[in-house]
Amino acid sequence: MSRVATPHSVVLIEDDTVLGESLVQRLTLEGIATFWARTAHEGEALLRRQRPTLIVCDIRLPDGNGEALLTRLMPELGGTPIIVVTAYGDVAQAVRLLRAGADDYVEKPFSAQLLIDKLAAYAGWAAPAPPAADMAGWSSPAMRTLRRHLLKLGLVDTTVLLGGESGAGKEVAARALHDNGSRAAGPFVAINCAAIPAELLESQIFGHERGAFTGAMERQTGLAEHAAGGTLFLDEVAELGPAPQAKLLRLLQERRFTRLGGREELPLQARIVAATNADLRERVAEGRFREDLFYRLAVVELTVPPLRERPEDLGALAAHFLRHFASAFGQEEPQLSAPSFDAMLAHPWPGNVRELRNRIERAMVLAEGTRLEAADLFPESQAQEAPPLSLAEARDAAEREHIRRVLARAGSRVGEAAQLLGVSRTTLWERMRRLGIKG
Ligand SMILES: Nc1ncnc2c1ncn2[C@@H]1O[C@H](COP(=O)(O)OP(=O)(O)OP(=O)(O)O)[C@@H](O)[C@H]1O
Repeated sequence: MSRVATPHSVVLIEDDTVLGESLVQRLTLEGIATFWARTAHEGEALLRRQRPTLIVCDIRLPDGNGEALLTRLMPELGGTPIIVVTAYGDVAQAVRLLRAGADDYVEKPFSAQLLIDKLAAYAGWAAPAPPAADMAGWSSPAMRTLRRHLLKLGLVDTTVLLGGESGAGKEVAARALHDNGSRAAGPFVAINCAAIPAELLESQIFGHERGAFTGAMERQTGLAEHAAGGTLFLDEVAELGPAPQAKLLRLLQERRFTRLGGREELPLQARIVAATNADLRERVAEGRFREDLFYRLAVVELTVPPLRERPEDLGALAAHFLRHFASAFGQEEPQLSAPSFDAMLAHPWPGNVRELRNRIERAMVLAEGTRLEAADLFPESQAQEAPPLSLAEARDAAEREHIRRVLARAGSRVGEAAQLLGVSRTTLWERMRRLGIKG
């Protein structure tokens, strides 16, 4: 049986420039694609983008420790072999990492040949697994910050409330929190509080005993029990009626619950994450949502920003969905024409990432060629007749839209908006003048 040679790649996380450069040079000469990150932060970004054949990671890095980075990322790395680089004589640390899941270690100094030999040994392993989470495009500053917060929160059990418009990716964020946290090995159980009739909701969450109500023929465990050791995600939590709100409050306060019709008190062993696209404070003010429950849920409140506020993510998200549907439909991955990307930049995306996903899916089903045109993505806007925006016009449109939103968020205070945008006040005034935005 003939073996087909597969191209190999290495992610090297190493801050020593001399060592890094010589390894990259030698590995590249061997035909091994080598991606070099000089800090833990860069390394994490690389590993979130690709799965190499082998990961080589130094333990001491300028912005943190490779051990913490690897331990956190290991659940997502799908068994990709990891070699850790330790200082000469620091075998204790190497042993700790081997126990935690690393596959091998090398002590500094080591030769490139040693690494090449090890790579050859590991290359026979199973094909690297794709990234676990079905997510993409978290590269904008806002989403990078969100990711950082989620990673930190993954290590504790604090209740988290995720806000943001419909389709922005709140459930995706909740999954990222779960998948990257200490409960990743446990279940992620999601329930959409708006989709289940009120009379069934309580029994769905808390379970019921036999005979608890007409039709309850058997005891049934609820989702709070199913999520033990993992995360219970309550989506659209604003839609809960008064009775389930009271029960949920008790669950959060006492971390105990009883099945419907039951007496036995059961401990809550799941972490609670809730999401809403409604303004919960407004609901509290209107008397439609319990204030005490709101504060219990919103111990940490995070917002998933709408897609129109993060145009930087559009390219990666679109590429992700093109790849996804090409594979699902068994067809070649189409290209996006330049005008279609311009049109995407100019579109306000009221349905957020879900709308982008739907538009790409529909366009891929209906488009004629292997290239998606603006008219395929936005058939309703007769885009084919409009002259395409130039790149500069598209950038201006996106910038204008973004500045307007940030200004609105800052209550029209230019100084505050400038700070949020990371530019000086003068630069913002100048940009506003050029783009015709009134202060
Ligand atoms: N970063 C992402 N990568 C890939 N798919 C994404 C991403 N963000 C969102 N999606 C997809 O967009 C759709 C909407 O995402 P999600 O369900 O997380 O949004 P939501 O904010 O929870 O929406 P709703 O408020 O309507 O429940 C889903 O199909 C999801 O898979």
